[in-house]
Amino acid sequence: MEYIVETHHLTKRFGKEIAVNALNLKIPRGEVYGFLGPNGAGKSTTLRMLLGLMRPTAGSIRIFGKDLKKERISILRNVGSLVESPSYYSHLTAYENLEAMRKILGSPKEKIDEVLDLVRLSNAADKKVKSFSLGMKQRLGIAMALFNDPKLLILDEPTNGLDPSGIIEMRNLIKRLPKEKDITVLISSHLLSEIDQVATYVGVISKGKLIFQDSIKAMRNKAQLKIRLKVSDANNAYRSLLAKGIKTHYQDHIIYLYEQSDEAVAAVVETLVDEGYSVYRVEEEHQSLEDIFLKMTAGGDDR
Ligand SMILES: Nc1ncnc2c1ncn2[C@@H]1O[C@H](COP(=O)(O)OP(=O)(O)OP(=O)(O)O)[C@@H](O)[C@H]1O
Repeated sequence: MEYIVETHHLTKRFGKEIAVNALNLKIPRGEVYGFLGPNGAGKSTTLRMLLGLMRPTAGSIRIFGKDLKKERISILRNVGSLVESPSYYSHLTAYENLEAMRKILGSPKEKIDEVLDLVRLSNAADKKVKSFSLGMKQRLGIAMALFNDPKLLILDEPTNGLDPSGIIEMRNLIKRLPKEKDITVLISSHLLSEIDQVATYVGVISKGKLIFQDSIKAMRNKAQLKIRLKVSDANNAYRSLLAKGIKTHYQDHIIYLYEQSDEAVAAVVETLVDEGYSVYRVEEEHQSLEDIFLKMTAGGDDR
């Protein structure tokens, strides 16, 4: 797999406090990588180090396969970001703001229409930015970050403070970028629901440590369905099933089934009834992604 970002034992200390603790991030090309963690977990500090805005205490960062310490300028030329509120002139229009930027960068004029179209602001191009909603301002910030055709876009909590329609437009924009522009996106959030909607890959950080990193699919697989049975004399019922070669899990007078097809559940119930046990309840227990995330990050900020 080709990794756009790879960190090795990336660490940041502030005095005695370890804000980022030996992080090994691997961000595959073409993914929307959701960097998820509660407030204060170390997300912003990590993003700042990736953008060369803060020096790591220890560890290394490779972006596009190159060492950030050695090839900082050539790497950052291909990275776009929105880590704080975007800076723009609010008395100018969106077009004029981008034109000012174009002059500095020496890009062709067509670029302005292209990025405005990409962030769906073409219709508002001639409106003054001071009349923009927060969502429109954020999108203008992303248009600016995209001006240079970056290969990596880093966004720190881009939907914070947006209204529902602003959130939806931002999500759609983020999802389009890898497909339409071959841009790998790194987006941080403290909300699992936000990451769940846009990310294809997830890194979970808690108290400075990376505690999960895999595809969103793998994370969903962890959120598996369980079938629970409440039966009479549960402990003996569990043993009878085991004696018949049916493997289940027994805990607190409840039997949990491993096999969950309709046929498998029916076979277990039949066996139990044949053996003289009463089946009181057959229930599905769904562990949501939220449950999993909360369990992973439980314990508060007591690093
Ligand atoms: N410049 C700094 N000086 C001292 N401590 C800092 C500094 N920046 C961050 N920290 C501490 O490092 C830890 C991680 O902060 P960071 O801002 O990276 O977390 P975060 O996950 O981005 O959270 P949030 O979503 O609240 O911004 C926190 O305990 C914070 O207080």
